[in-house]
Amino acid sequence: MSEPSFLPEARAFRLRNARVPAAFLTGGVPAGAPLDGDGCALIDIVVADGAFAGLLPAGGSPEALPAADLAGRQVWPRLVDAHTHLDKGHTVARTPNPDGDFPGARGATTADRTRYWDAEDLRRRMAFGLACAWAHGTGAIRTHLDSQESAGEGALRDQAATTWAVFREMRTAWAGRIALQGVGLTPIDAYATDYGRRLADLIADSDGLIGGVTRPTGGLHGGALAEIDALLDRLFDLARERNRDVDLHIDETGDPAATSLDAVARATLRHGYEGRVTCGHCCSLALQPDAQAAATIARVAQAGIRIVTLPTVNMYLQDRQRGRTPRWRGVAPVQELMAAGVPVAVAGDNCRDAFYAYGDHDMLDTFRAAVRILHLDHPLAGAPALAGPVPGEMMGLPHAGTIRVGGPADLILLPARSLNEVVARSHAGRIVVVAGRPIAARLPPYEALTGEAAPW
Ligand SMILES: Nc1ccnc(=O)[nH]1
Repeated sequence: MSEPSFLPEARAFRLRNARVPAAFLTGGVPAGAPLDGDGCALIDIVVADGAFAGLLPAGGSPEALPAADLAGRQVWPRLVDAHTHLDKGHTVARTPNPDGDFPGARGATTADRTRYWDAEDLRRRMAFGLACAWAHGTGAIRTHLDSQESAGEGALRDQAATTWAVFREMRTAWAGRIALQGVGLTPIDAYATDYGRRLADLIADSDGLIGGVTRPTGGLHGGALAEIDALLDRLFDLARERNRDVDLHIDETGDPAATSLDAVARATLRHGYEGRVTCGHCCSLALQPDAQAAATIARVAQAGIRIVTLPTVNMYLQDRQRGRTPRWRGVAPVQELMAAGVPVAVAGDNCRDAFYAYGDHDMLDTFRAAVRILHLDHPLAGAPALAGPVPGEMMGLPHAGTIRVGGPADLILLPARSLNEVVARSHAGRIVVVAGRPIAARLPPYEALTGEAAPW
């Protein structure tokens, strides 16, 4: 990630012969630009004052401007990670998940949160995660923030206040580098209580989104349909009163009886909240009978709900039993959702915590894994949309995850010519460009988490 000698220092310059997936060119592929078999256009990019000033077919940019010739290498926008948990990150060493499954993750997280999560601990781990994301070339992140009421003397209320205060501090500190959004995460039952109303106020005061985890309606976890409808009504009322969008954790289980996605779609329509709701996970949808899943997907499309799939974490947590090889990848039926016109984004979710032991806040890595896990290939042409323009639109950020005239010249320059070469390698040698300049940042060493000196 060193400064490339070939990027001109001028106020205005050209990147010649850049190969850009058409999925990122949301203002349209420049007329006359040749497209390869994977839907990538060969173009010249004009940058002026840190923004995209022109996109032209290769060879069409003004000769007078200084230029760097990318010789047909891939140029991507900075990517968008629309579902993360920065507050939990990098806790795996001190509080491991004993079984690697979902109940183990919840138990270990509660233990870790109760024991360690003061402002300083949150600040150190969140800053580390953001520094990783920055160096890898992520331009926008939405993070869920554990906000449930804690047991004991006001402790729960204090946790949410502490966490959201650190989040607001981080959002200010990183403004101009990474756009941050926060979502409250609590069992949705909380919104029926006095605590829930105070939490909704805290979220609104922090310019965040109302969120939570719906309980599966029946099956493993019990709970009646009428009850979830009433709880969702309460949640949507609180959101509407505060003019907040909604982002929920939905049906993250292999139990096909978990059908809260359909309940959320019905609630969205009931409350006129079309276009303002995002649902993450939706794993059980993949295991329901085809006709039932199709009916739910149709209602999700009608309600203008966006779906976020978290393939690395779902594959890790779902269908896990000690001594038995998993038979299911754990993911939502993404191809069927997209075929019905539902916007689907891919995101990283957890990073080195009880819900997922691995990860590095690298959206390019998440994208590459998503291609493999979800079969987003043959052809690859549509896949980049899930990591750029779709989550950017989901976050309400008009230019994030796109290369279009007027947007900030934020790019990832990849030592790869085709989409196959992008997906095949991990690309430690990428160059991240922000506002037209390469950033010098390197990945933070793990020693930064513990305050030790790095040997090199
Ligand atoms: N997959 C997840 C569910 C709930 N909380 C998390 O942090 N992650």
